[in-house]
Amino acid sequence: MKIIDLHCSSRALHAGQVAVIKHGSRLKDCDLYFSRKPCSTCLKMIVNAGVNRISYWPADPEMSLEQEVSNHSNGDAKLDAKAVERLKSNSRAHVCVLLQPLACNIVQFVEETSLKCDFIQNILRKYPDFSTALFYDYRQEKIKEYEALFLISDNEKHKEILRLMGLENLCENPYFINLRQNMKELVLILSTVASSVPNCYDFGFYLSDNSIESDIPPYHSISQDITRHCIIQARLLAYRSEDHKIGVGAVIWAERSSNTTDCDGTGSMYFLGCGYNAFPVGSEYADFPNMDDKQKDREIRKFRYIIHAEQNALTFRSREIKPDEKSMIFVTKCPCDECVPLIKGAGIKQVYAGDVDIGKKKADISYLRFAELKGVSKYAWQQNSHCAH
Ligand SMILES: O=c1ccn([C@H]2C[C@H](O)[C@@H](COP(=O)(O)OP(=O)(O)OP(=O)(O)O)O2)c(=O)[nH]1
Repeated sequence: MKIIDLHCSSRALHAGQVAVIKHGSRLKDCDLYFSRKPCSTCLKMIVNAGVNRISYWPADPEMSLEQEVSNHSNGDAKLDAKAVERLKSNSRAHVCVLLQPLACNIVQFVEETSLKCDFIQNILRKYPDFSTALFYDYRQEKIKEYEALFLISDNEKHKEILRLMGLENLCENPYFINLRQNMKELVLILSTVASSVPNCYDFGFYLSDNSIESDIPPYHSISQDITRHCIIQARLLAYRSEDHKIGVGAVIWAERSSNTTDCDGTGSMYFLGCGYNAFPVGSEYADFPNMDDKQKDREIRKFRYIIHAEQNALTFRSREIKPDEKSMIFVTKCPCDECVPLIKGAGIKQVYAGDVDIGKKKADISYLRFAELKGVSKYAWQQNSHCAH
């Protein structure tokens, strides 16, 4: 599977329409993921383009339907819900699917690994009193924020909306309970991952000591909010890793030169590619060793086989890296000595990364070159020096 793009709605267009404008009939056989059930305007074009599957979060149209249910109105949202069902039922079976259940124990795994990730570890190094309790407090705020955005609080209202959407089979138990449980767990996962790059103690992505922003064309750093957003994307991707010990995610974005406008809601930023650490494409379970450097025999260690997150992101990128544009890679871990020359050679202008491993030399992998890397601006997760005390 290759992720070819990420879009969001703009003032004038829905995300589905942006996808059609950008990719046209190349959408044929693609899988599309939506943060809401697409409306009929989008769905008719997407189905017509021949997509393989549309997966969606069953909420946003329900939120607009929620208002209509409360007002007992018979408005456009209801009409649209019916049209969507009709488009769906006249298309190939399973073209539209609800979010799928999560893997067993994933919530606990995400919680544990989020606490261990570079970003939380860096805060802990600086503030040993930043305890697990503070992480959970922060997460609680995120849960509230995301629940308000993504969930319908009242069970009965949710059922009524599902019926209006033609999904009455989901109103009966155990389906209804399962659906709500899945939605809640996904919100929990999203909140947990977002809390692993928290907006607190003035921590953010700031230029590393020897990196000079102005030694490279007029490229400035992007806002802390957008950086955090992209790093969260990379952290989510890391959960697809095939390395049992550590998942690493990398996402590459670029910024169009200032005078060009675009229809995508991502504004001047556009997606170039993404990846995570995994064995070569097509490998089967146990084709390659998965041992780390604690194993004595170097021959049976994973390091010579695993393709790093940055390497996959560069290999499977969907667009060229333009030398005159600001291209940025967001990585959940410090780029290692194998990846540093690749990032520079590919013409990436900025790196946003964790740096817990910086300067380390491990048995089979080392992290010495990142500190020496010149001509690329490096932004590491640290406390804003103006606020440090
Ligand atoms: O720039 C990088 C560096 C590493 N990795 C991946 C490759 C491999 O799957 C894992 C290696 O991580 P690490 O160096 O932390 O080794 P470990 O054996 O997993 O952990 P440790 O030696 O810290 O116990 O991270 C990347 O994707 N990109």
